[in-house]
Amino acid sequence: MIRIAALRHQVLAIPTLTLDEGYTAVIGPNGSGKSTFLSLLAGLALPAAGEILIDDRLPRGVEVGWVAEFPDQSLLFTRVYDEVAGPSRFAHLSCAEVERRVEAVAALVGIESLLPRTFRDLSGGERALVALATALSSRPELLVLDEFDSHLDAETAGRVGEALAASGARYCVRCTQDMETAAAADTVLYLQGGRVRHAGPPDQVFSALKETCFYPYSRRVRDAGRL
Ligand SMILES: Nc1ncnc2c1ncn2[C@@H]1O[C@H](COP(=O)(O)OP(=O)(O)OP(=O)(O)O)[C@@H](O)[C@H]1O
Repeated sequence: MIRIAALRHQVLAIPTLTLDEGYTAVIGPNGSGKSTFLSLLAGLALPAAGEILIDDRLPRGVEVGWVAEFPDQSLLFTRVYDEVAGPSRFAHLSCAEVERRVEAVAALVGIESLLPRTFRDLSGGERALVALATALSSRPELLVLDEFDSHLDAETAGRVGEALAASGARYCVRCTQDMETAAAADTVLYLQGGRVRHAGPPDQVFSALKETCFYPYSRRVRDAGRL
């Protein structure tokens, strides 16, 4: 379980919050604190006050996989294979194990054909998939995805959903502007002005957002069919 207590950082103020294992979608208006929240969870930033514990450990004591909104900005290598192999090589795994991990995550995410390519020649969606494979290669307990899906077509997004489910990560916390993706989560967190306004199962949270642009289109269609 992820436990958050008396958390304050920049715009964020979360007195208390717990998140169960599984997929949590973080949604909310621009500037509501979603990326700030994710960077604290991933241990990229330390909170000004308060605490985040992931199974009783600080974020920096947990194996975290992080995918940023713009993967180019955290790119380390030119060749896709080297980028995906990076975390395993930094962990001083054997060459054979590095190769096994690269092949396994490439197959999981469906990027085998991209491995010999140069990262800067890839499309936006392909870059996002490479970044996801790189994050998964360290076999993270917690996977944190910050709007990485904005370039993905519906079919690829569906494949990513399957890869995430099969990844073995106990927690996946994902910020998205795609409410259909959010509706597939176990838990939805709606932030506004740095505060958690709603948290719970998708049905509960979205029923509170019916009059907003955050209400999923599929639910609007479903509701209209019931009239
Ligand atoms: N280093 C910083 N110092 C002070 N304020 C910051 C800092 N970084 C971000 N902010 C502010 O905190 C607020 C929340 O930013 P954040 O990026 O977390 O929002 P977001 O919900 O992810 O937004 P978006 O949907 O636009 O990506 C914004 O008003 C932003 O300007």
